[in-house]
Amino acid sequence: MSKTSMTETAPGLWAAPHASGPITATVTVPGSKSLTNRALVLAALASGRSRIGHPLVARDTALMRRALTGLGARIDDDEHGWVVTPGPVRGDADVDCGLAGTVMRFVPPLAALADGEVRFDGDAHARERPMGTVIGALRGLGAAVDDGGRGALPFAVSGTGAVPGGDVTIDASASSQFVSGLLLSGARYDDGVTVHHDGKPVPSLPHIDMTVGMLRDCAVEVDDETANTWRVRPGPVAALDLDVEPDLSNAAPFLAAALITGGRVHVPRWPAVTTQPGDTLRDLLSRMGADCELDAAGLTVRGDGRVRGIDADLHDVGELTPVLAALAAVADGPSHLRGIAHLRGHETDRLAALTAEINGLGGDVAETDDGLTVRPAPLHGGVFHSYADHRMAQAGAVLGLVVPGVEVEDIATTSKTLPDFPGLWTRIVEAERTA
Ligand SMILES: O=C(O)C1=C[C@@H](OP(=O)(O)O)[C@@H](O)[C@H](O)C1
Ligand SMILES: C=C(OP(=O)(O)O)C(=O)O
Repeated sequence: MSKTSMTETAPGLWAAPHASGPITATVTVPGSKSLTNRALVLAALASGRSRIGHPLVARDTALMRRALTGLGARIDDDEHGWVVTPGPVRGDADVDCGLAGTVMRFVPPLAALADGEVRFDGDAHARERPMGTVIGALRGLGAAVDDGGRGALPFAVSGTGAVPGGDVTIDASASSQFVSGLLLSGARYDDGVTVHHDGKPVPSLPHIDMTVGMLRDCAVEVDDETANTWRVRPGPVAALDLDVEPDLSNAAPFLAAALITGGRVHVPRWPAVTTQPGDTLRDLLSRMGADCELDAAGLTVRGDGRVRGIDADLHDVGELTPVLAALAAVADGPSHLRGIAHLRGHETDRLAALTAEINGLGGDVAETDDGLTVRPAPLHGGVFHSYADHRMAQAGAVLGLVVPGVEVEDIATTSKTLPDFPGLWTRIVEAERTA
């Protein structure tokens, strides 16, 4: 029996496949979560019918789809993806945010346009994610929000069919999604929206650039000339016709597999120009010892089995941290991952979770004020907990390639942004065995 289909593993534990040699694979990475969910929101607000090709079909986008359908949009499947027919934003709806930051931060500003109450809730972990800034901002822009004083899920937004909009000052240091959410719906507010950030630097700024770029593609006028200020003029949102790029951040574990096993992984359709922060992987993995080659067919990453330690500011690309920390744990020198204090408010407190889980396998990770110091140490097998976090589960899978006996708890949590990650992962490791 192959290791990947072991039955002796305890319930809820997944025996991470161990690579006995270099992994060589071509991996078709599904569509970007961030692009898909922005496209859905814009399409629901647009003045005509939109087409979204190659969308991500995973939990976060299913939740977005259901939320927008409940609020009045119609979303049909076609041969290549989805066709979205917008409708007036409808109230008296319930939105399940699951654990999706994009749903909990992007949909409330849209729901403020509804003609009635929209109630939001989500997973247990979702209730711990920062939301007070969104709630405060919506109130500042003229919408009524009842959060029972919690500043977190669950809460209800009560719309009257219109939002005055205007200027609002927020502290977006905990999440760029606070800004993106307001900008995405702002053109439909009476006075548009001007968001000023006042606080420590905003993380994941490339994700705000992605929002601005997509708004402009929908003919919305956005002024982002002044640092920490974004102005969206009121006006119609033009329909989109978009082919979603592969999710470059979700390519991380597969590319890491090439580096860590001294193999070669090719990801087709890697865009030559993109707003996705995951493109930074080419630089980051190169600095960790990979050879990265981008051509018209896609990205090919090769490793020689040796992983170098890295000193990197990941403030702009925090979502890459779990997989990079896993690589750092088996590197040939120490790593410093900085600028990522905001990861404490992601799906889980990722700094604490990575420290606990890598150290649980014998690693030497220490939390700093704004990141992690990872020193290489001999690792042994054991249970790697996921904390309902898809990228924690991916990090455990990466370590399992080179550390025998790693069992990832709740591998199914990867379905948040990647359908059938275990199947895809097992196939690339099995292919290595039969090669
Ligand atoms: O807007 C987006 O699509 C995202 C923004 C980032 O959030 P934070 O700014 O909260 O890090 C990123 O980590 C998340 O995975 C997706
Ligand atoms: C932070 C993440 O997700 P979310 O969109 O739920 O914030 C992530 O995917 O790493």
